[in-house]
Amino acid sequence: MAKIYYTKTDEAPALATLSFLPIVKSFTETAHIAIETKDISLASRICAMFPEYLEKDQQIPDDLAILGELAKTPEANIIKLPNISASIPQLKEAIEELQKKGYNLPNYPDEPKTDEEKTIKAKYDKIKGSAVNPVLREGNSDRRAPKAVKNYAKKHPHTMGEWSSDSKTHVASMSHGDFKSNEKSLTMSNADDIRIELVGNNGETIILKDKITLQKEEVIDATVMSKKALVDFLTKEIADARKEGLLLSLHFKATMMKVSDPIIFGHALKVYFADLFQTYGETFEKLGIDPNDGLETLLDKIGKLPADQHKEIEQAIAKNIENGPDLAMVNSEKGITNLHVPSDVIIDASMPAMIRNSGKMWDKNGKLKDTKAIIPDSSYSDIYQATIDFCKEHGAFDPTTMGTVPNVGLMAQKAEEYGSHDKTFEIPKAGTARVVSISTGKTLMEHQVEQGDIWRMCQVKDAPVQDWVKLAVSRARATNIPAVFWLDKDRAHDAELIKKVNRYLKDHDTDGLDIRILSPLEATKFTLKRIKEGKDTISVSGNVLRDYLTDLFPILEVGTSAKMLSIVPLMNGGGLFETGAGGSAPKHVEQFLEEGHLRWDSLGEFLALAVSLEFFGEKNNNKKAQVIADALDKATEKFLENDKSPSRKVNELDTRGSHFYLALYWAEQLALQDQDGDLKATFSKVFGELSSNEAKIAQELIDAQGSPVNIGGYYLPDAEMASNAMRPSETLNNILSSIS
Ligand SMILES: NC(=O)C1=CN([C@@H]2O[C@H](COP(=O)(O)OP(=O)(O)OC[C@H]3O[C@@H](n4cnc5c(N)ncnc54)[C@H](OP(=O)(O)O)[C@@H]3O)[C@@H](O)[C@H]2O)C=CC1
Ligand SMILES: O=C(O)CCC(=O)C(=O)O
Ligand SMILES: [Mg+2]
Repeated sequence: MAKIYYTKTDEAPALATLSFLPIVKSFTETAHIAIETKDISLASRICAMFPEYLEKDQQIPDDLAILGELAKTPEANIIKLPNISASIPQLKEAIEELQKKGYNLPNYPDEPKTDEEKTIKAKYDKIKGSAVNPVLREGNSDRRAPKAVKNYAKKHPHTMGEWSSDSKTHVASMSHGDFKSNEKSLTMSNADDIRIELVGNNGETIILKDKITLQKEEVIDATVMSKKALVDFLTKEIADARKEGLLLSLHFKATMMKVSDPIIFGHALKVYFADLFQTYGETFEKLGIDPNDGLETLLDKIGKLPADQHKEIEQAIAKNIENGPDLAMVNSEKGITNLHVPSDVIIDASMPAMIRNSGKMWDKNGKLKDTKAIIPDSSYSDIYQATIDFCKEHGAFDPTTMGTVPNVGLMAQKAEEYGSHDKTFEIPKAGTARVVSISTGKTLMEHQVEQGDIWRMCQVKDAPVQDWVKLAVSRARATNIPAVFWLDKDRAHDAELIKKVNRYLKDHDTDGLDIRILSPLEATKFTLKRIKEGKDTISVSGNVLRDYLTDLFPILEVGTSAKMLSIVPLMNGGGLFETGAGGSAPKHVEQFLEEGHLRWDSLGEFLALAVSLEFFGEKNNNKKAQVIADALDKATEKFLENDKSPSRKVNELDTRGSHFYLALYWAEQLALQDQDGDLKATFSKVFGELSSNEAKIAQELIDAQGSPVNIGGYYLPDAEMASNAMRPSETLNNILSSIS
């Protein structure tokens, strides 16, 4: 039977689902739409990987693998909520919580010695970082702010920090030796198998990857970041931040770039704490401290030392921080710096948040301060510098007048950098890293490398590129707004893509459309100028810029990327509907546990559900599904008009209250419509009950706030406790369960 698959994930979105999904189910059952939940939370992904360590009743199926297969079929209809992309510290926390709950899972072996440990580590490494999205994203991405959302922002603009022309905030990137400057690229003229090897200067060859099967017309590229150039760059910039009195902030994507970026982060930590590592390097090594895991893990591990030594090192750390430039803070109250956890500052969200905040970040005293934003690789960093320059010249953007920038992103089949982690290596010794054709023995690309350099290869297949060009043209046609391919002819990889774009554009009717190819820097300038004039521009970008731009523009335009419509038309005909373009907002869980108020905005979920229902209706010829989808769209518009999004403050409407209002308006629209008599009859009654109890339900949902909440866990909350916490209105629950 056809179904809609709804994902259960982590943190704030998972909590929100506990309140929203019961509403969805009771509404959609009336139209014979089956909704099945698939659990892809971090805790469940861990358990699914280690059945042999678990009791029978703890073993669970690998729902992610099941969904991954489903995504390749025309029947797929998946609603995907944001999930945790776990850093090593998060992964370890989750394992520990599960172990405490009686799951006999193995520890994460930092330095595996036995074969068993190596297998365990390999399994955990598959769960680490961004491990869900690449499996499900069998299509390219179409993200945009719906008209109703844009209109809402115009009517109720979010706050925007003012910009001053003498702001000292800037982006610092490497000028040589980085991934951008060393990139080589080519398009395969035939299908072939290749291997990646390192020929040491001593003549010994190490096979880094024994075989990768490439398709005809696949674009591959290889590049390297020099450790020496990176360390020199970090040393210089950290000193400069101190000299200029700027905050030091680092912006990476340690989640999606799960091999390279933690290493880069580790170098930043070592350079910032150079004196500390100089003095205590050996002690740290003995304690098994990996700088790539961040300062928090380091602080934890030195706790194992005898008290006097522990104190001495803590003092040395404090002194080092005192002497260094001030660090940008993730949480000033709790003393959590930018260097604590590699996954705490994620560039797609952190740079736009900074730009929205007058180009400032928080210092240790909770004060906003100009910052040096370190983005080591220069491939994409100039888009942020250009945006900063624009704000310095023109002031902050105005949400009440600014245009919009939808994105069409190349993403399918692990495209480009975000699919590179199985081909990324920290080079063990000096030599030549090369990509070799197995059939001919010919070297396709090679780099001279030093020990510690980070070398990587990326791939993008031809079919996804063709699909991406098609999607771009169809969005340009549907909206009649200019579409810009953000590609740089002077970058090796982009030059290959430009050839393809020019070729595949000819397959479509582009008559009358404004389609251009501009370098990311030129595209930023072009787009920002238009945005300021209230004009819209489609960005058509590769995978990394898809990620960056779909936080940057939404955060400036509508305050958060949670309000985005985010569709992935799957290449084999199915649909993946992502709920917004942001993450799992751990800060929101913290607030919920402390004061019983959840401020997670589910708007992205409402939008995704409506398109999923519409898709379901079309695929299964289910007219009721279409009626329910139309009603949901209208309800969402009214929801926005009446401003029923969660407030940030306790004892005001929160996520749960916002869900109630959505249900109220949804029922109202179903009662008002005339296409389906059964639905009209059912929901006239439901609407009557919900509206006559509005004040009572709203009060019950406020009464549930104001004190700490216990949900029995973080990564694996107790199902009943969490559900009770998220469904505190008995009146609402009774009305929902009476719908049939
Ligand atoms: N698709 C996916 O699965 C994605 C997953 N992630 C993962 O999410 C985690 C957190 O990432 P992070 O970079 O902090 O990004 P988030 O998007 O989770 O959070 C950044 C900030 O954006 C605001 N925000 C985001 N979503 C909402 C929402 N629905 N309602 C209201 N405000 C919202 C919040 O700001 P405020 O403080 O103002 O409330 C939040 O603190 C990581 O594990 C990351 O890997 C990240 C991106 C996408
Ligand atoms: O998969 C992830 O870790 C994050 C995804 C993301 O940020 C995005 O797709 O915009
Ligand atoms: Mg993103």
